[in-house]
Amino acid sequence: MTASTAKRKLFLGTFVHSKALSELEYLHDSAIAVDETGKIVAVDKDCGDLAKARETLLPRLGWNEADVEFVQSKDGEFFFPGFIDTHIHASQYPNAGIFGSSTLLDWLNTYTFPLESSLADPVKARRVYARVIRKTLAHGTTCAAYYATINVETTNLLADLCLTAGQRALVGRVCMDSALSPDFYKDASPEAGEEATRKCIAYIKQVDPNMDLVRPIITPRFAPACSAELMKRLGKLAEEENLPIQTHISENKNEIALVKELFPPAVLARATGDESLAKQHESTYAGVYDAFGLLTSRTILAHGVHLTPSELKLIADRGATISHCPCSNSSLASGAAPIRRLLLDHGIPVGLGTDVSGGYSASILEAAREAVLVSRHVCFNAPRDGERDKLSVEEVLWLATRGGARVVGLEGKVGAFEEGMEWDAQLVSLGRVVGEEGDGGMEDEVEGERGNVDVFGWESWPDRIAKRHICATQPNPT
Ligand SMILES: Nc1nc2[nH]cnc2c(=O)[nH]1
Ligand SMILES: [Zn+2]
Repeated sequence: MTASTAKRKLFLGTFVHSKALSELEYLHDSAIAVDETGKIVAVDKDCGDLAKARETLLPRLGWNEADVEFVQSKDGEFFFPGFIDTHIHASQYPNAGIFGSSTLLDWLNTYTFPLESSLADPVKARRVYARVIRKTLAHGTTCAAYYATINVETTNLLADLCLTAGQRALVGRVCMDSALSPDFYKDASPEAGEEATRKCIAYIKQVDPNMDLVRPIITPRFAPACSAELMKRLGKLAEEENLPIQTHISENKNEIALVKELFPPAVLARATGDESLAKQHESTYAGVYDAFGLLTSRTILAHGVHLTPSELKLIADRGATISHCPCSNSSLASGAAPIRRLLLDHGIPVGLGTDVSGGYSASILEAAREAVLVSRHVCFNAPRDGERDKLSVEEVLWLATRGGARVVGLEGKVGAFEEGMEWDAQLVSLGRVVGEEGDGGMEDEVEGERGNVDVFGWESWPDRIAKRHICATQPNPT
């Protein structure tokens, strides 16, 4: 949808969004006006009679009724900010749910690298990427931080498909060149990895010059897959281009041991030319990224399950963020990340990620549910201050929207309904099954236009929201 053809819009009915970490705001009989550029220009709360809202709001805005499109939520429906998936491998979508009894390092070799390598085929890549975009939109994800593969052509195709579908996206060409990467799937050298990444950056800048919808993201896969030289080059490139960075950190205990072994202080000192920094970082996982300029306020670190206190301090000092991927952490038996501690004790920004296909579902709502459950396990395993580690429903919905917006660098732009923000929303329909997975029904309902995902079945969402909503709009539900 371009600004020149877009109409002004008045959304009417029920809106739900996060006001603060632990507080959802329910706006009934309300109106939100969106201008032709997609910006929210007025939020009229509890205006009572919606006909009256139309009559008073339009003159106040100086809008002519004939130029305005009206969209009203029906009984059992409400508008909710679009979900933000802060970590998803678009290229791994065909493997969702396939992990057997493996854990991270053997899972990568057995299932993941062969699949990603096969997406050098543009026909297959188009099929996979089109499906993952359609599915995530159907799940209400209006913004995603995607990993593609090492292939330049099909990474650019993913960016094209996001643009066409109207899904906001950060698109990363995966970089990996170390001896631990298989010969059939790796960058030939650090120079080649950097060069290929530059090609993807240039392409995305060409197709979306203002990076309004799609932007490149520097993507060193994770430290064990990258040489020191490649990470150093990518850190410099991210700084030079002022681009976001995504990688994995501290997901699995064997992986952490491997990082210690691969990057002892002497190696870090040689690579950075800074002996005291290398010593100071003691070869911690976060320290390795920091040494190569990859730990910044624009960095998204997936997982962070087993971070040490000194790493948490370093991450907080750098303003880097964490993508919490609870489905993946359970599926690959990685562990349970203490999210409330990261947020409240360390002030680290956190969002939710599906981590398809480490995670079996492309739904952020499912990730939100799993985040609630995993936080209970954090409590069982290390009880402290009673229930302090338990995430609430309100909190996980905040992580899915406002928290995610901060992680992907879009704070104040998307994630809530406030004047000045962009209208980036889903219309949730409770108790009405529009289509079942696999029959194409639900996917078919959601065609492309960002900020106006039509129907998304939240019928099985915990009763609290459903009941409150239905009680307020249907005083005598039958
Ligand atoms: N979950 C997950 N962890 C990783 N660490 C490095 N690569 C990956 C990946 O593809 N998925
Ligand atoms: Zn991942």
